[in-house]
Amino acid sequence: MSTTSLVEQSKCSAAIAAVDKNVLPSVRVLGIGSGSTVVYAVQRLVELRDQNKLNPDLVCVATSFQSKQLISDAGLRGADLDDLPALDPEQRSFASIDVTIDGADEVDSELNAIKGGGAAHLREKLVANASKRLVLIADYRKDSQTLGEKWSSGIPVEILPLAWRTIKRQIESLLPKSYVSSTSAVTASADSVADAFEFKAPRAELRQAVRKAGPVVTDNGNFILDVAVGKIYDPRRVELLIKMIPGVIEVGLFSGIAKEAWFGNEDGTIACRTPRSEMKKHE
Ligand SMILES: O=C[C@H](O)[C@H](O)[C@H](O)COP(=O)(O)O
Repeated sequence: MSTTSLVEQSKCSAAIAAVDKNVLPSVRVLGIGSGSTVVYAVQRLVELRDQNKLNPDLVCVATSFQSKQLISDAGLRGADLDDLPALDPEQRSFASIDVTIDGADEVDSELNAIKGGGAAHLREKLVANASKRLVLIADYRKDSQTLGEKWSSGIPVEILPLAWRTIKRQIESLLPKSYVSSTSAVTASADSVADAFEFKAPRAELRQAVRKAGPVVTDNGNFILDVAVGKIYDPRRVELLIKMIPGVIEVGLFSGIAKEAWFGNEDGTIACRTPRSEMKKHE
């Protein structure tokens, strides 16, 4: 089998397994992620719907323009996040979505993830945050111990276009000493900032569009900086450090959110991981 079809096969088997395990008839509100792996998840939903195995009242919440198109092309019913009531208001929970199935660019051993390779991470994070369960699906190339080991394009960061050069400079000045002395609001010590990621100096590149002159413009009208920091030893701290910079809208680091990740392995098996479990193999 060629590498491309092996990768596609592994995306497909991870997506099918995750949908079968998580989208039970009790699920009434489902978040649909973005990217190429999610396409297989939606195909599986269509098969289950045609076999009457889905909740007849199921509604799907999109995370991007692409995801909205997938939902409507599949004939599934769409809903806007902000129109949904909380599922358990008596529990003081604000979650309005039962489960969200989404792809990832890289997932570490604790299920922290890099997302936004397709520039969709802002809405993906809104939907994931409003979900009782976030389930990630990915091929074997995305499975790593430490973020940054495999995904070398950097952390996608959605930013306000009018200040992109200033934000780029500030991200690139996340050198331990200069950061601490110039940003009084951040109390992290020089050592703790240095320990959060590998590089001494991050590099931020404005993402350029393909087949359109100029930068990528997101579904929300913003730009993307891809921030290379090397290995990410403390995803939560890196997420907060970047998010605190004025003009940063959302960081493509999902730390401590996902409840389960499914990977299609190179040998055709499927593996499921939860934050505190060893990988389980499924034939
Ligand atoms: O912005 C895009 C999303 O975060 C995707 O879920 C992520 O890039 C993974 O995409 P794919 O399934 O195409 O590898």
